[in-house]
Amino acid sequence: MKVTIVGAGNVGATCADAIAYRRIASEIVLLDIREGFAEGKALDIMQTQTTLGFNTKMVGSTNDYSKTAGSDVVVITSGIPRKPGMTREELIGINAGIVKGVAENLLAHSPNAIVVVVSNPMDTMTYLTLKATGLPKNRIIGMGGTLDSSRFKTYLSLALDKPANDIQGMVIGGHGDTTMIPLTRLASYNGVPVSQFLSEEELAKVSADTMVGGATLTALLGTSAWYAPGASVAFLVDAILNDQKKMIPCSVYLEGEYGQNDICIGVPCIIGKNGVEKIVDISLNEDEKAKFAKSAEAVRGMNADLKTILG
Ligand SMILES: NC(=O)C1=CN([C@@H]2O[C@H](COP(=O)(O)OP(=O)(O)OC[C@H]3O[C@@H](n4cnc5c(N)ncnc54)[C@H](O)[C@@H]3O)[C@@H](O)[C@H]2O)C=CC1
Ligand SMILES: O=C([O-])CC(=O)C(=O)O
Repeated sequence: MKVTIVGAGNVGATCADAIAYRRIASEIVLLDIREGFAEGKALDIMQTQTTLGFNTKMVGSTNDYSKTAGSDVVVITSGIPRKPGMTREELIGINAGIVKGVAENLLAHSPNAIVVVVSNPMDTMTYLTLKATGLPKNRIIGMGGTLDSSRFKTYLSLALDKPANDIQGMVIGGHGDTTMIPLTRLASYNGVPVSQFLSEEELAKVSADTMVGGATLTALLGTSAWYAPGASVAFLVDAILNDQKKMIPCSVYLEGEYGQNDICIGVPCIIGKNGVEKIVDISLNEDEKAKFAKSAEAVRGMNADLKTILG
């Protein structure tokens, strides 16, 4: 199975490394516009093969899309990341043009690929990719909920002082500092609701920390995160290529689900070899419904800006 990752920067190279090391794909192409950069990253990862014990074929490419031909999954990480004090939404002006061009080039060479969109603002970039390529909605997946949920579970594990892998939980809604919705009501510690162990105040803090999880890392690092984002992309690509039918919150095109239409936003999905195999329409309580509607309104506002930016 062949995976192409466009953007060999922090997130692109980290997810290439994770996909290679975990033997999720047999071939990985890294593509970037920076001369020689993707080739360098591919060569560096290739040189971990004998010490880490994998045989994935690694290819680097400076903007030559012919090398990406026949990919089963393509991942778009190209574009600028935010700096401390910025929101993801502020990246739209530069990233929209980059993502549109990249998506069109990718599909010209891999017409059957499933597309994973990572570049921010991710929900709007996912919507743009869907509209620009005209691909069926099951083949366009925005990655944000995997990462936000892993941060949610991490903060819950810290609050509970229990192993993160004993925690279940999901974040839905937009992938933004104010739009994501950690579902604290449904989170559990080995099946026991976390509300049995944590106070309302503690849960509110976990929720708030999760929502600004990306901003916290950006302030600490000077640019946005890459280890957890890269691992989250690898997790999603694994679910697709190995037809795992995992339930993963992803930004996908809604046609009536959760009361929304003509928008890409995070909801629980069954992910397998066809991409989005099913959208799971779980029943939300009134508070969660109101938060989801507000989140969708914000994402829809960003989508409207695309017309001005791209003409
Ligand atoms: N959805 C999510 O959960 C996450 C999204 N992100 C987003 O992912 C994007 C990438 O972040 P980083 O890897 O940290 O940035 P980075 O700056 O390290 O890497 C971006 C790469 O894209 C390349 N690039 C720019 N235009 C291109 C084009 N037209 N074709 C090919 N390559 C191109 C650049 O040369 C650069 O190497 C950002 O927009 C960031 O906000 C980052 C983390 C998580
Ligand atoms: O925070 C950012 O800008 C990058 C991102 O989406 C994340 O790490 O969640």
